[in-house]
Parts: sequence; C-alpha cells; structure tokens
Amino acid sequence: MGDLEDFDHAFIQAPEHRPKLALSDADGIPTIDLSPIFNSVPGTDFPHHLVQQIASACTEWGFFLVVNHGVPPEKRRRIEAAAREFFGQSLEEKRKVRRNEWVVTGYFDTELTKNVRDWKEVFDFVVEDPTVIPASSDPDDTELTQLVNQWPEYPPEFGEICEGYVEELEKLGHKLMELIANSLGLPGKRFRDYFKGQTSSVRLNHYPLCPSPELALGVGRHKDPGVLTVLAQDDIGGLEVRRKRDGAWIQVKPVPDSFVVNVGDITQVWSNEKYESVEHRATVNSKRDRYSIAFFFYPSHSTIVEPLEELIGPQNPPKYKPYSFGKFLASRKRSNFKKLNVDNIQISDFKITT
Ligand SMILES: O=C(O)CCC(=O)C(=O)O
Ligand SMILES: [Fe+2]
Repeated sequence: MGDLEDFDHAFIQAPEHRPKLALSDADGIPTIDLSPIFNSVPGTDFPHHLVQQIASACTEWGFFLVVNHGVPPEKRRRIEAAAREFFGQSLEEKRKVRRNEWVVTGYFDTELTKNVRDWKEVFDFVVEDPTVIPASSDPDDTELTQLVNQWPEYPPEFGEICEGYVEELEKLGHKLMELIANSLGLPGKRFRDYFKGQTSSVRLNHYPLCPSPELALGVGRHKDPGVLTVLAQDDIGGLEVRRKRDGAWIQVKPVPDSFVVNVGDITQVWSNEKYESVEHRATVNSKRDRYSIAFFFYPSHSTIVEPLEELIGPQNPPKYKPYSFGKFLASRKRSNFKKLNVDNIQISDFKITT
C-alpha cells in the first residue's frame, strides 16, 4: 500500500459510506468488569449482576468492552510489538509470507469489503494448526482440506508469540461464551462442544497513514460471521459501531488494557435473534497509523448452525434454516479469490421469511 502514488480509486467509498465525524456516546458501549468470574466457584453459575450486564450489552449494543479479563498484559504487549516489527518491514519481505490461492494464512494487503478496497494490511493465522475445513462449498462434496500457518522469519519467535497470545484469548473466549450461555438462561458449558475442532483465527491489522481519510475506510462496514470477536485495539481509535437504536455510527474509544467484544452472526442465529451481530467499520487517519488484533472465535467446520432448540417454541419459531458452518467458510474462502461481483454468503441467505 505504501507504493501508492495518487489516491487509488479502488479505495474510494460511495458518498453515503464515507466516514463523517462519528458521534461519541458518553454512556455508550458498556464496559464490563470480569473480575467476578475469577472469584466464583468452578461449576457454579456466575454472579447474577454480571450475567445481567452481559445480557443488556448484547441486547442493546451487540458490543461491549471487558476489563480485568485475565489475559496477562505482557502477552498482549509481546504480540503488539511483534506486529509492529513485522509490518515495519519492506513489502518485499512481507510478501514472502503472502496469502495465495492454496495458503489462506499470512500477509495480505488487497482486501475488498463490499467490493471497495480496505486501507490496511493484515497478517492472518489459524488457532489450530492445521485447521480442518471442507475442500469446497459444494454440499455433496465430503472432501476436507487443511489450513496451515506460514510464519515469517522476522521477527524471531513470531509464531511462538502469536501462539502464546492465542492460548489466553481462547480461554477468555470460552469464559465469555459461558457468560453468554447463562445470559440466555442456558448452562455455562452449552457451547463448549462446538469448539472441538475449532476453526478460529487471528488477524493482525495495520492501518497505515492515509492521505484521504475522508474518502476511504480501514475496514468497510461489515458484520463478523463467527460466534464472537475479541479485539485488542491500540490507543489511536477508529473503530465505529452502528448503534442499534438509531443506526448512528458511534466510536469505540480506546481504553488501555481492555478488549472490545462483539457477538457475531452465529450468536445471532443460535439466540434466534435475541442478540444481533452489529455492523462496524474502522476509519483511518493521516497523522498516526493504527494497529489492532482480532481474535475470531469460530466453531468446528462440522457445526450445523441453527437456533438453539431450548430457545424456540410455538411462541418463538426459528428465524433461520440450519446451515453448515464448514460449507459457509468454504464459500467465503472461494469468493476471496474469485472476487465475483456478488456479495459474500451471509446468514440472511438462511433467514426464514414468512
Ligand atoms: O480494527 C478494528 O478496529 C476492527 C477490525 C474488524 O472489525 C475486523 O477485522 O473484523
Ligand atoms: Fe469485524
């Protein structure tokens, strides 16, 4: 991206999607203190007030911040430093671990979100190495394939640092899902088995300085397709969330040592829309570049995603048809390369319309 001379038209958002000065909502995105979960007796439900906070954050915003989350600060600092070292290299070096048609992990700097280019460069890795997913999106094809990581030579120990971070994020992800389960009136371990053979991944984002931040976005508006996303953002700011109440874009102010959590599309389906996956985007700026690290918590490829049976009934019929998460992933992966001029597969494709 650094080799851009003039402002490339591929990055220009349609006027209605260009970032305006986002509102800040003083009592906006809630901050939730997770310390009670480390003090509660294993095997018992979490304190009622904590579960209540999760329920209202998920219902009203689909987004919340967590503090006292149990992730050791040094593990976060190490991966943040490693990301800076990695992205600080020449494009030639970074492209040595470039994503390609066969290896979907590694470095990538030409992502399109809704067919407009994002002002960013990323490095992706999978949590389970290898990760098993279907070879194709064809429902009759039972062949599987493996996603493997590719690690750069520099900085040294990059792979170990990333793995050390993810180990902690996975623990946090499970805790958050226990809280979400309780908040839906379900037992804490309700979601656990879906993650055996998880397809989770991590994306290191770098948003370079942008000469025309009013025309482009670091990431265009989108929803996350997984169960849950846990984001570490630096102190620059730029993440914006669509407020459910009125559709206004609200900034998520950086809070040191916090993580931003949002529920993804799978949680929307599982909860039969009690919780919704909310649109978000990232703006860029011309003064300071920005970094973030997203942990995408995804279930096993064999998961059939559908509204949970405990949450549906005659008064609350299922709003979605079951779909295979593996086939969904395979279809997304294919569209990354073919760049067909159609939207990615979405959960709305499985919505039951009455
Ligand atoms: O970097 C950010 O603030 C948001 C990133 C994001 O939404 C994503 O990677 O899915
Ligand atoms: Fe996202």
